[in-house]
Amino acid sequence: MSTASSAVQPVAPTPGLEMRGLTVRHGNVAALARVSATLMAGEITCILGENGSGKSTVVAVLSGLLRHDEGQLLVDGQPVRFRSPRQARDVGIATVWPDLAVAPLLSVWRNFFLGAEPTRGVWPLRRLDVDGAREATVRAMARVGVTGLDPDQPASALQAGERQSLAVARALHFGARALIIDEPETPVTVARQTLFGQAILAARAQGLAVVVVTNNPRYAHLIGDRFLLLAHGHVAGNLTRDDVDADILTALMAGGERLNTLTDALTALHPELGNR
Ligand SMILES: Nc1ncnc2c1ncn2[C@@H]1O[C@H](COP(=O)(O)OP(=O)(O)OP(=O)(O)O)[C@@H](O)[C@H]1O
Repeated sequence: MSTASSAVQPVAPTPGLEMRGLTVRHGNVAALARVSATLMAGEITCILGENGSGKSTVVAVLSGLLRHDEGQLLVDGQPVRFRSPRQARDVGIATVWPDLAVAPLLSVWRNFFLGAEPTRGVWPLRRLDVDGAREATVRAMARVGVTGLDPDQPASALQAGERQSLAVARALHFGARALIIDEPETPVTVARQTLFGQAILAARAQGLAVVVVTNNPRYAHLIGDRFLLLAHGHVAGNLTRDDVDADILTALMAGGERLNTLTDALTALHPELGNR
């Protein structure tokens, strides 16, 4: 029998997704201008910035809704340029939108498997494995912290936080490598944020590259490992948890407008700064 130590070695984070000089234009407006950042597997990267700073554009590119004009997006080192959300999903990028829709009249397990239901037996006797689907749903939801769930209840009975947890549980079950979360701008209840936070931490623990777009620096500091600050489509800061405490992060966010004005004034005087 092997005597090798069974101690679990810490796994060094690997780059899950990488943006290299990513630029997206809408006519003359550069929604993103040469944005470079690595979104590590097994880490939570929070993207923060004022309204109009480019956060949604990053989400749109990563989730295949929008194609970048210049630069590269790399998934596990391979350049990709998605033509559709399906292509992003096919390489394992799952997105959780703030206004996440579920089919309210269908059961929770039906919503979990929607279009990908497990079957048993062989054709022509193949049929839906309802028990297996129910069990898998309950197991997957427990993995993200939702316990005591009745998989037969209609999805409309789920709380808002549980719906988002369902989306994260699905992503984990179907083998996503990256999870992109666009947080609602409107304040949510602590209970809802706690539930969703649990799901996000479960995804990190499973080694996914997790990206959270939020406008709440305190929440970001609570859950995040890295903080990508955007201002006017540029990277205004790329910090780790060791670099900043929650107060500094909040001050940086609050100073975002001032930073924007300063950036504009300085780049007007010194255009070469715009290339940084
Ligand atoms: N379809 C579009 N056509 C023209 N300009 C656009 C379009 N979408 C976004 N923009 C511009 O691109 C810039 C970045 O927008 P984006 O929505 O990514 O910012 P954001 O940080 O997500 O803002 P918010 O927090 O308000 O959602 C803004 O100046 C915005 O006005």
